[in-house]
Amino acid sequence: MIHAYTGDAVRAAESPVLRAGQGEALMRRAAWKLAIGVVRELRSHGPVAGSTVAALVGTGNNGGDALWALSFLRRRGVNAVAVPTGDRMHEVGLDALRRAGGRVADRIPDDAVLLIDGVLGTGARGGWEPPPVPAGITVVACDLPSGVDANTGEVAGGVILADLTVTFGALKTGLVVGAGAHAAGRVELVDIGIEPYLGEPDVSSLERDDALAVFAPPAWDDHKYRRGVLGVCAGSEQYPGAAVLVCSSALASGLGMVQYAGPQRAANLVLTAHPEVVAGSGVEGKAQAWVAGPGLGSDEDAQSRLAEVVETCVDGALPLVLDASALGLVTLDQLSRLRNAGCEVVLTPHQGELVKLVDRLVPDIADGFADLAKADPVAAARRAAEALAVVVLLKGSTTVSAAPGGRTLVQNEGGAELATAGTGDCLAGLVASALARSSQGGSVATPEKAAAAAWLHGTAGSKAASGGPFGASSVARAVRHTLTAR
Ligand SMILES: NC(=O)C1=CN([C@@H]2O[C@H](COP(=O)(O)OP(=O)(O)OC[C@H]3O[C@@H](n4cnc5c(N)ncnc54)[C@H](O)[C@@H]3O)[C@@H](O)[C@H]2O)[C@@H](O)CC1
Repeated sequence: MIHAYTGDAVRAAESPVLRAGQGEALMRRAAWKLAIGVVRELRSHGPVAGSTVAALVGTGNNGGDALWALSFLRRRGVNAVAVPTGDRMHEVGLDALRRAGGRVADRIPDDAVLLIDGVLGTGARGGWEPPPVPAGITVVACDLPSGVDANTGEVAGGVILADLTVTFGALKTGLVVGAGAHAAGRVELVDIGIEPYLGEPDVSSLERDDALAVFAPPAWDDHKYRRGVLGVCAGSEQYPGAAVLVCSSALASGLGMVQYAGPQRAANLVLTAHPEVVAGSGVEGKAQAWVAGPGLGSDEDAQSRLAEVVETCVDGALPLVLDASALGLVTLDQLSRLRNAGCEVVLTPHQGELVKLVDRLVPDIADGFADLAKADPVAAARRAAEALAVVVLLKGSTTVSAAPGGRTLVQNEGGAELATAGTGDCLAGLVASALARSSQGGSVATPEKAAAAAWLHGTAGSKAASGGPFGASSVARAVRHTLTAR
């Protein structure tokens, strides 16, 4: 499990060290680790001594780190050049650079092979426009890429895209969410001694082993009911394919049984693809969790199918995933009945669906919510989870799993190749599978189960993409290969 903290929290953790008069020592420690990262990058491309490294140097301590790092690099024979972006630079850092034999220039030298981005760090406020950066130059960001909001990952103006970000003391939330995560490139976290002062993380991310534990192989004495039985209420006469995709991904994730409830045409397609599915028009059966929504449509039939699943879950206190069409149909009354019955409920909207859902069900928080969802998906998912008192898995370039009370996980596996019709259906099947598998007394919390499904979906997507462009059926297939490569 990886943990990240807001920029504000990291600054707060720094203050006891600053109060103890250790500010310069902290900066030198950070800069030394930054210089080591730069040397490693230089070595991977060519010689260190004799190469030219420039740093864009801002007016604050981020610039101070960059100046100290240049001074250390100068001592390794690097031609170290500071390029100020404001009207002043960190004095002690500048003095260190000058004493080491580095220089100041008003532009990035033509022979620079690497650029340190030391303009803005956790003290950045609001949007910013970067100066031109030479094409093809390796960029190492100091603490975080300039232009990224350390608290949210929002890029409100321009940004300098980094190949590597060397970040100090703790991962910042802005490095693991959205545009910030994209801008950061590879992220290296270095210890500078403020860790004891960090409180609870802002967000966490599951790593491979955490996610695979949720989709663990069967125990030697498991039988099909103990491995999990999932009920699927998806697909319609108009959109039958969604039913196949949900069932495919759920089966590929290793359940004991998948039960399908839906119209004949969709059931026939499901059975043709997967004869092992138990298909019928009703919801009676042994399902231990349900997923409802993909390809359901919005007519009366869809409403009554959803209502039937909700009642089944309420009666049996079963977990329920609501996706796609179900997000436009579910009522506040249904959600509250599910909660009162003790059901685990996960909603899986993308940004547009979440905005509509909030507009429809919790108009009190709808004002400005669309802008919030765009700028700060973590805050938007949290607010919706709190207001609806269910887990919200907000899908996007970063997928956010937020629980009422604030527990939040973010997953960045997979890329834009997953933005293709039907992948959401696969994800819904995986989330529901995670709930069905562990409904037999597993100790993993609901937001972690949803995040594990997002990990599996994203990782399978990357695997599928390695063979070229693909449709959602390939994701379902790649789920199996992701799980076999344990
Ligand atoms: N938090 C920590 O534990 C440590 C922090 N250090 C460094 O200190 C940084 C934070 O330093 P600061 O607090 O000085 O903040 P920054 O250096 O991030 O930025 C502050 C400066 O940038 C200007 N500025 C802010 N927003 C701007 C915008 N949108 N456009 C143009 N200028 C803008 C401010 O006027 C101020 O001069 C961290 O990111 C890190 O690099 C390290 O030295 C070591 C330890």
